[in-house]
Amino acid sequence: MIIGLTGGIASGKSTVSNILKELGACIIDADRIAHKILKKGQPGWRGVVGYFGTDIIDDKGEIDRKKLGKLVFNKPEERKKLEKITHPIIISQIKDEIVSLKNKCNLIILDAPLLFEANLDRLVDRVWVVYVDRDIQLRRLQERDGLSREEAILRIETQMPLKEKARLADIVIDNNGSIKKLKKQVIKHWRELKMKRIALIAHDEKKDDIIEFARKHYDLLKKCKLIATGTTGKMIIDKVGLEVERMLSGPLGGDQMIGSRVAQEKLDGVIFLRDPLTAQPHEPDITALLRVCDVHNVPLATNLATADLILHKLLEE
Ligand SMILES: O=C(CO)COP(=O)(O)O
Repeated sequence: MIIGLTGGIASGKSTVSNILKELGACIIDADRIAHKILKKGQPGWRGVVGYFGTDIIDDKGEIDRKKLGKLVFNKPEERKKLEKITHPIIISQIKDEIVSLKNKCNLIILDAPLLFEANLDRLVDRVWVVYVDRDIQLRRLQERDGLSREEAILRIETQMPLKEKARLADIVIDNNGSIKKLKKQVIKHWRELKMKRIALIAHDEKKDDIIEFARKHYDLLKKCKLIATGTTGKMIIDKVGLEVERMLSGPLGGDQMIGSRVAQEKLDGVIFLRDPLTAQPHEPDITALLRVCDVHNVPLATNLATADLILHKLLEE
């Protein structure tokens, strides 16, 4: 899974990225790549010097970022031109890093200030936005970069509004409080991300079996994020005491709701104790759920023996 991590200027994205690094996350830093491609001899260097001219290079042949900054600051057309040259190169290098990291990391964080602006959100499965209220952002930016209020406002206003980014996020990390509060949220989201997400479903004739299964594997299931169709979920909560997110009951669309999670690749496994001897009114929904698991290569158990195997294998990883 790839998480896109973004925020606004001085919203605390780098702090979150560092916390994630300490937690052992594999991180791709888009800023580092953006700097690297502008080094002398790199493809970005050639494109940028080709367009903006040799006046922007210093005596060592490197691009003087301050000079380049002045040429594009407050000049939307020139900024667009710069982005048109650099973004495709940055995106292609990010894709290369994703490919090489995918072998060793289950979870990859793409740390990118311009995740939305550069359409990098297309490369990720989820988006985390580090959010602060505007007055706090302003104060922190002024303090951090020694800017006047007006200068800080100008910088903030060149970016996509942070509120808009938060609206598009799957997870919003609130950085209006202390660093301790920030760390607590990041650790919580990181732990949740590492939890296996499993759906539990059982037809009426199999309800006793699923309860028995949940009791037997209580300790393992407690480490997972569970979802279930309505009645199955209620029984697991009441009789076993596990935390379960309940969908609608199967005949009312619950199987389809779980199928939608599978299609969005938000589930690691489906345990569906089907009753093969009784006709169900919502047979098309059941078939659709089984099919979508195959489409997305999601482990699916339809009997107790396979359920045991899948659960142990998933938690072994
Ligand atoms: O019908 C089901 C699956 O097809 C299960 O639904 P309930 O858990 O609501 O009984």
